[in-house]
Amino acid sequence: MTMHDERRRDAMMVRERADCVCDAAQLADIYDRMARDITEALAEANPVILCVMLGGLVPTAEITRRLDFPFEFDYLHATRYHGETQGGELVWKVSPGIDLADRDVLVIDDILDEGTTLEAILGALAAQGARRVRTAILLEKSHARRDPALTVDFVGTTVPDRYVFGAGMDYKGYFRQLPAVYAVADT
Ligand SMILES: O=P(O)(O)OC[C@H]1O[C@H](OP(=O)(O)OP(=O)(O)O)[C@H](O)[C@@H]1O
Ligand SMILES: Nc1nc2[nH]cnc2c(=O)[nH]1
Repeated sequence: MTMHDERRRDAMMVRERADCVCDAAQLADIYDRMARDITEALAEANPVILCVMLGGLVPTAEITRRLDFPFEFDYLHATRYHGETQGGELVWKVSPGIDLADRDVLVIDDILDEGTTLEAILGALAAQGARRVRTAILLEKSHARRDPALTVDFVGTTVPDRYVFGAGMDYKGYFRQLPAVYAVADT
């Protein structure tokens, strides 16, 4: 069996034992509410919406298809989990291509965990001259390991302090496509 086969087999076993912590119907309600709140705040602001790849892809698609106002769209790619379940050093792969000087910006990502990724993104966007940066994060992980000063403008819901996957989030690269969110079972 190759290393890839083993990773796939491990992922399938983890999925079988995982607990659903947010089902597809709950996610749809969450996306509706986030889109309403974002519309209220940004419909007249001509914003740039930035998807944080990769995990932000699904929440960004779900939220933006519910937004019926003009905005420009771009992405950035910053990652620190590298297909594993423990965070490491943040690596910037792609910076936003649109000039952000004096723009209202909305960053959409899947999960706020230790906050390292979001802090770095906010620092980078400020350095690019964005006028105001708001943040929309589907899931906020419930624990005390991040700086309490780091707040999010639009939060979907909170999840327990367990590794989660689905709705854009991966388990070792797998299962981003699942329409619900699952937490890895204790070993
Ligand atoms: O709050 P933190 O502890 O920094 O973790 C949150 C980040 O971790 C995940 O990204 P990851 O590095 O796994 O890359 P991915 O989006 O490609 O899965 C997620 O998409 C967030 O961007
Ligand atoms: N997929 C996934 N990525 C994360 N990045 C930080 N925490 C998590 C998590 O629980 N799941």
